[in-house]
Amino acid sequence: MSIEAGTLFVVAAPSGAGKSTLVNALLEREPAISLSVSHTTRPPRPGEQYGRHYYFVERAEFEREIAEGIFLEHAEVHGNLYGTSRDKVGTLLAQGRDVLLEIDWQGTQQIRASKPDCVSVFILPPSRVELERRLRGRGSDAPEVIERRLANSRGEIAHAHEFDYIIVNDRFEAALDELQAIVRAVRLRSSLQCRRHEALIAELLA
Ligand SMILES: Nc1ncnc2c1ncn2[C@@H]1O[C@H](COP(=O)(O)OP(=O)(O)OP(=O)(O)O)[C@@H](O)[C@H]1O
Ligand SMILES: Nc1nc2c(ncn2[C@@H]2O[C@H](COP(=O)(O)O)[C@@H](O)[C@H]2O)c(=O)[nH]1
Repeated sequence: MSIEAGTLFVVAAPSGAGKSTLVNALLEREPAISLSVSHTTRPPRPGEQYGRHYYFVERAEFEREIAEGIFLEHAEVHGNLYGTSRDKVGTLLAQGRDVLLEIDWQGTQQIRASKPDCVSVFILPPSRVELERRLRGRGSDAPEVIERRLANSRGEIAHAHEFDYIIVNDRFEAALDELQAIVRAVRLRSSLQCRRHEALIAELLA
């Protein structure tokens, strides 16, 4: 590991809880964080761009990439395959950049196994009624896709306690403040910061 290694943040949530909206707002406040762009076999939604929202690939290509070992983690979620490129994340962390992954609980378990220093956050909706309202209100998915995601949400929420932090995304600005507070607190105890403090303490004690 590089001496200047950055922090790996992982954010997960049931579909529709507001994870992407929160993460995008966080990146505006904290532009030094790099968002990892995942690979997926899900078809693009209207307006989604290759390389910006996802690397959209066919299932056969994704399976070839799994066999080649290019993924740091990968999982099947709501009937589609999703994965995080090992090289891109590794290079950014080694350069001292903080990296954020927006992935599901299965991927988070894999990341935790290989990178135990990662900081994981689970976003909860304030209620099931509100989760459904957000999923339908987003207008991005077919009714049967929404039904499937709502049904899967129970199994996803059952893993919330495995995460370092849980945020309830009820009032958006309050949830965003909490997410930013986590990032800032983690940075204050980063290895780089600790070395600076050690140097100052040594100087003050000399
Ligand atoms: N606190 C909030 N209050 C009301 N609406 C919200 C709030 N947070 C997000 N939303 C809205 O809820 C919808 C779903 O949000 P978003 O797309 O960010 O969910 P997601 O968790 O990333 O879902 P997916 O996993 O499917 O990508 C969006 O229309 C978003 O504007
Ligand atoms: N394990 C992974 N899960 C991922 C990754 N990228 C996204 N996701 C999760 O999939 C669902 C659905 O996303 P959507 O864009 O189709 O709405 C959501 O929970 C994402 O967090 C990944 O690389 N690995």
